[in-house]
Amino acid sequence: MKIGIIGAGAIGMIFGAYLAEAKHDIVFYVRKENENLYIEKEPNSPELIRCKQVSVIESLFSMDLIIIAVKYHHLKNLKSELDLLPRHIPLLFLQNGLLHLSYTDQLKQETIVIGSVLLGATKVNSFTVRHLGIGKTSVGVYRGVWENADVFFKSSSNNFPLVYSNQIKTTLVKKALMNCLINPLSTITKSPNGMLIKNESYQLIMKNMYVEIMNVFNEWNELLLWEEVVELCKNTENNRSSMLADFENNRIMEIDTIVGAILDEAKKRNEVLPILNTFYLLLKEMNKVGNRHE
Ligand SMILES: NC(=O)C1=CN([C@@H]2O[C@H](COP(=O)(O)OP(=O)(O)OC[C@H]3O[C@@H](n4cnc5c(N)ncnc54)[C@H](OP(=O)(O)O)[C@@H]3O)[C@@H](O)[C@H]2O)C=CC1
Ligand SMILES: CC(C)(CO)C(=O)C(=O)O
Repeated sequence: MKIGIIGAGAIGMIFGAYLAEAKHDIVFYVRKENENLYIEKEPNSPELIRCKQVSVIESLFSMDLIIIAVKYHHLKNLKSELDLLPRHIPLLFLQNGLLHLSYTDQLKQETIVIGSVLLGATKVNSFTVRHLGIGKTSVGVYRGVWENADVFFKSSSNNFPLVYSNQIKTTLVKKALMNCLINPLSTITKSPNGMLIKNESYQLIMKNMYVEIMNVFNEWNELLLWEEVVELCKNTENNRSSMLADFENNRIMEIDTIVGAILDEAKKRNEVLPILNTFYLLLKEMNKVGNRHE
């Protein structure tokens, strides 16, 4: 398949690297081209990613699939470019959080596919991504018909597992709940994900938050087990969450689409989630510090 990837950030580059290994033709749409792009599956052993880079959106008009791997808050500026893309090209969105679902409702493309990513990845410099934790990506159709789905899923491998989800909205809410437990705490304590279960106090805070959330969203008691949260921290133990990476790189954090969206769901049930709300307020203040950029 010819696969375009908008955004050569941590997740875009991981997808590009493994999809290129699976023999797809990869074209990154970037704001600034680099000479080459690399993936480190092991620290300090960069491997070249076989791909092209372009910065004219028309170069993606002949793609079979376009993956949108930017942050949620980048999407508003990307709207005019997405509007130029042919209607028949399926778009695959990989954002954490929930608000991008309603964003896709404004797009003209016939097929919208959503992915929920459980791997860990961090950019070590502008042209190298480090894969820091293997985890599956669940992908499902949000609207339309995805003709090439079987070819895409054949790219799955042990290091880059891809699974089909026929309930992608539920999968996305589950991931947003996990991100509410991991990302704010990792950001405020400036810890890699593994520390959240190694440090007893952090683990207790995360467990209290889990109980608080489950008391409000009772139907999730069986859908999101505490053990799954612990497992995600273990699988991505050396990764710094995407929120912490944003904070440390002086970028705007994805607070509203992850934490805000879950607090809003609780509000609809006349509930407050005091611990999560406290993290939300702290993060909002942290987002104002310094000269943060998108
Ligand atoms: N990192 C992780 O471990 C995980 C991240 N996620 C989610 O994946 C999504 C992407 O996160 P992540 O990869 O970490 O983020 P990054 O900040 O590493 O990457 C975002 C990329 O988008 C690019 N971008 C923004 N706007 C445009 C544009 N208009 N045109 C072209 N490129 C653009 C940025 O380019 P530039 O370099 O020019 O700024 C940047 O390279 C987020 O929603 C995140 O929550 C999910 C699971 C794990
Ligand atoms: C999977 C996990 C928790 C990896 O750190 C993530 O989604 C993120 O960092 O945003």
